[in-house]
Amino acid sequence: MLKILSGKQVKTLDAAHIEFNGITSLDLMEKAALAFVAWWKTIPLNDALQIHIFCGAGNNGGDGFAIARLLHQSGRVVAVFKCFDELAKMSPEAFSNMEKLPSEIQQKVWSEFDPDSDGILIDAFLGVGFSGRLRSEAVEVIQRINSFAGKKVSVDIPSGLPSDELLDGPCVEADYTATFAFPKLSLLFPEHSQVTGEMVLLDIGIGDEEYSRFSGSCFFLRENDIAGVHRKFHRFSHKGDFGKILIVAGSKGKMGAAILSCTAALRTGSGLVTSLVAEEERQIVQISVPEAMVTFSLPQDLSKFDAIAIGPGIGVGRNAELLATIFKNYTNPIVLDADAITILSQNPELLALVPKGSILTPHLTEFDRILGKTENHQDRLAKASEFCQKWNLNLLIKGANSVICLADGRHIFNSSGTQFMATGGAGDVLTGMLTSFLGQGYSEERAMICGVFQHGLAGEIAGRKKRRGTIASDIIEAIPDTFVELGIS
Ligand SMILES: NC(=O)C1=CN([C@@H]2O[C@H](COP(=O)(O)OP(=O)(O)OC[C@H]3O[C@@H](n4cnc5c(N)ncnc54)[C@H](O)[C@@H]3O)[C@@H](O)[C@H]2O)[C@@H](O)CC1
Ligand SMILES: Nc1ncnc2c1ncn2[C@@H]1O[C@H](COP(=O)(O)OP(=O)(O)O)[C@@H](O)[C@H]1O
Ligand SMILES: [K+]
Repeated sequence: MLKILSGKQVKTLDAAHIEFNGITSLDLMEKAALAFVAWWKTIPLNDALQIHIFCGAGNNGGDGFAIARLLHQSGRVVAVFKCFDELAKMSPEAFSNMEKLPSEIQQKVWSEFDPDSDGILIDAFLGVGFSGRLRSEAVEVIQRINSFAGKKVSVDIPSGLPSDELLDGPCVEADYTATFAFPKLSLLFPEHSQVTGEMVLLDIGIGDEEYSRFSGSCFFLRENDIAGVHRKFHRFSHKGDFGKILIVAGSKGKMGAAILSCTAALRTGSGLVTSLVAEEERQIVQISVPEAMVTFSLPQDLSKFDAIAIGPGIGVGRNAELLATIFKNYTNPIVLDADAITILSQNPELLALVPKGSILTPHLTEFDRILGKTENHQDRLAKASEFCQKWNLNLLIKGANSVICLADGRHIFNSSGTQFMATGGAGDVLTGMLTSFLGQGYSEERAMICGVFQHGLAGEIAGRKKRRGTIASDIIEAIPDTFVELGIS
């Protein structure tokens, strides 16, 4: 899995990669610029002929000069705006790439830029080398960039955004950020969505193994991480191998939650799914999900279930007792979602009873309910580590780039998903998927890795056709396609 390094570690990573591969830092910068231009050709902005590139004096600016040359070579009209006054301040690589600019490319000073121009702006002013508070001229450069009405694309990171910290000052407000090698931590914070725009990760040939010598507890989960984590089943596998699970979900007026979780679990591969619901609500489950069995009281022997989920749509009324009974009679990890999380926050004495290794899946409001009010993602992640270690539990903080927080302190950021999943019931689907993988014999970590990634991928597949019209049932429909896309039988 790709490790997320700090901004300060980038120089050492680059230097080690350069030495190991016998290349120069200019070669690496060229790879970065080539990756950027290859991606550029795939986006809608590609048609724009007039491109304004703001270049700083460091290597981020160096990328900008190289990108200018490559875009010019592919027929675009490019103008470069220099954001520094002295050549002496330039990094050798930036200087070298500036020298390579063909004479047809106009070179101007940033203050000559007319924000009413047509076209697209590329922000290669400041990258991960930015630190401290912005100097006053840098603030003016950023203001000028932001006064441009057209689309803005940031190279590596929006200029002014610190790589690992919260934004605390002016920053380029990008429509796209194309980041190199690994996503900088701050690009994954929801409070920065206004400045990062769409994020894309560009490969510049640094292998995952090259990160292993760096310390760090944050990781980025990508498609190629998934296949190796899955269990293999064989032609004699029977439904018992695929797990028997119990889903405690739904209540009067919220039976959809039970239906969505159970169907998602079946579509994820569960062998046998039992749904615990009130007797008067049985028909809707039996008609909507005939493959699921229904029970009306908590079975005496819970150990016959390979996994249990509790929470979606159960209501917070009288269920604290039910939670306590399950916790006392079941030793395997449980998936706790939605109302179960709220009940835990109202009855904190129950926390000590939750089976070790259980998975709590709060969205941001539920997170604050159970862990206390948080101001931002940095604060949230720190609190999550403390909570998971203290109780030996796992948290899945849901949202864009959902974060798997493990009891050993690791944080794994998901890369799949789309805003089209911001629709009622999408979380119930995830609960069903996580429980299904646990029931199929996956460890909590593996169940979360496969569950969260494939849930996001299913959302992407559904969203490709249905865009903002995507509903939770469409995500369920797409779960089998995720096995096909990932080559998993
Ligand atoms: N060979 C390499 O090292 C590679 C570097 N890459 C690029 O290089 C970037 C990092 O380059 P650098 O380390 O040179 O750093 P940057 O170019 O990100 O930043 C250094 C520049 O920022 C200015 N700066 C720093 N703090 C400031 C402040 N508070 N106010 C105003 N200006 C400030 C410095 O004066 C300097 O001009 C990455 O973000 C990436 O874009 C990529 O080309 C990949 C390869
Ligand atoms: N903008 C987004 N990008 C990616 N995933 C998203 C986005 N919005 C929501 N999701 C995903 O959809 C699910 C929503 O869950 P939740 O908030 O519990 O919804 P509900 O309670 O309606 O089921 C989560 O898994 C979340 O990660
Ligand atoms: K930048």
